[in-house]
Amino acid sequence: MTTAWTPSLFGGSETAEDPGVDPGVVPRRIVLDDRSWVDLAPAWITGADAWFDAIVAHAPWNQRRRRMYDQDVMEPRLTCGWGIDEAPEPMGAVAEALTARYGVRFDGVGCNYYRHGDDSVAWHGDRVRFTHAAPIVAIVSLGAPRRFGLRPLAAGDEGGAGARPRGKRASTRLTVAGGDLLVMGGRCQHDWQHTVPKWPGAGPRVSVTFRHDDPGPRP
Ligand SMILES: O=C(O)CCC(=O)C(=O)O
Ligand SMILES: [Fe+2]
Repeated sequence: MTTAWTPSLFGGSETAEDPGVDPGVVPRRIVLDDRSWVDLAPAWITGADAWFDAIVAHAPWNQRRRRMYDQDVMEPRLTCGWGIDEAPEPMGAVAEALTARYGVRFDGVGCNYYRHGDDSVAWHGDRVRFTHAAPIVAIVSLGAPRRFGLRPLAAGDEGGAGARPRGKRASTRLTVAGGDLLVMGGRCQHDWQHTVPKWPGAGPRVSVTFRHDDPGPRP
């Protein structure tokens, strides 16, 4: 957390273009299998471009590194995150709108900055699967469109790096654009994996991901 970015994105000079949620946009559910689903709400965020510009300019981006095959490699994207109470607006307001729909308190925000088409995130299930049987992961896209892939895992495997896909035919490829909301629910983090693949020529994109610690109602 840096002190350069106050909780108000625009330093108090809010205008009619302040980013927020369009309450008239209702997510459409894509049923992946009998336990997993994805909700999509195109243009759920109003003022998405202003939010994108502010977040790119002011968020405290980190370059994370990780060990892979005994080598120290840089993640092909920048990241940052907050607890919901420290997150700059409109993240608190967006989290509240998500809580109203999904019934869990979103208490953590993590952002990914894909600077160009060579940035990506590999196939994975989110770590929230270790603590939740049916976590809700909500992702707001800002900036340029990118592909978002989902693939089912072989029966008995769970989201981690060594998990085997259930077969190519069953995979789903979506496109997410600036202002869109994508929500993964049910067993998506356990039985499925997701990715944002490289896309040559793509413009910069930020994803704002909302996660919850609170297990919420039992499925
Ligand atoms: O950028 C995205 O849409 C996906 C990000 C993601 O999968 C993650 O942060 O775990
Ligand atoms: Fe993820």
